[in-house]
Amino acid sequence: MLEIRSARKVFYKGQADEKVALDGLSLRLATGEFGVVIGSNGAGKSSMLNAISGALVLDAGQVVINGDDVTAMPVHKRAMRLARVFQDPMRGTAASMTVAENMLLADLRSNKRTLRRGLNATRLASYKERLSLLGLGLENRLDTRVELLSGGQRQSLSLIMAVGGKPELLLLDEHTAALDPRTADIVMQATIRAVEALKLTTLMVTHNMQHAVDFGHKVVMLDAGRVRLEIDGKDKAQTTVPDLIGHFSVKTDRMFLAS
Ligand SMILES: Nc1ncnc2c1ncn2[C@@H]1O[C@H](COP(=O)(O)OP(=O)(O)OP(=O)(O)O)[C@@H](O)[C@H]1O
Repeated sequence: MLEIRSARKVFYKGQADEKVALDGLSLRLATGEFGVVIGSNGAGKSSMLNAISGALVLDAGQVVINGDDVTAMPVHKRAMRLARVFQDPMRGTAASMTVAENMLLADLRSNKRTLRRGLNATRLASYKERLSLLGLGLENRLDTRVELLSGGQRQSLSLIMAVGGKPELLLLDEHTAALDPRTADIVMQATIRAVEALKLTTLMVTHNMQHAVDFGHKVVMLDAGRVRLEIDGKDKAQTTVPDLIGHFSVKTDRMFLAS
């Protein structure tokens, strides 16, 4: 469960270029729920994810994960509880190492430091099983160097590595934005398979309105640092891409210059 309570963050406070990034933002995600966050450039999506991960210190408000107030918890401690996949497929994996070696790295990075290092048969079997969740055949390419994988396979590997430690919360930070449309769809399908199999509580930021319509239990639209709209249940099932686009506020050239 994730709760963001009245989060506020102002950059350059009191200066001419003051920017209110989060303006009393509140959001709740139940355990196992998949929320999709949309919003225009500058709406506060990255600031919100950074506040959840601890990379951004809030001026006011709280972040609560499974009942624990983590607002004052440093990034490295929070990292034990949550996983984040970024936009860049190159960021989450080591190119010159094999798929299996990358999985091992992720294993050792999470909470299994006391276990014996090395790729033993038990580990390899478990990696095969986890990779098969993606439905991309990566379980048969354990010895392939990651630099030989496609961007989509690599991003999907990042995802499965990130969720290996059974995080309480998965943050997807525009994780399909750098991929071509077909690959982005493949990665989204792989994401859904992994999220459902592992029953992960997930918050995904995207600019892809089709993905916002097709995936997740609810859509949350941010605007000027707060939640402007939440659509879930039957309403979400009936929402179309034009509906979502219609909720974006029209920015004039003057507003663009000021933002
Ligand atoms: N480190 C920073 N220093 C100064 N201003 C910042 C900083 N980070 C964000 N902002 C400002 O806070 C506001 C929210 O930015 P944020 O990056 O959270 O929006 P976003 O919704 O993620 O946008 P995008 O879709 O373009 O990534 C913007 O006005 C931005 O310029």
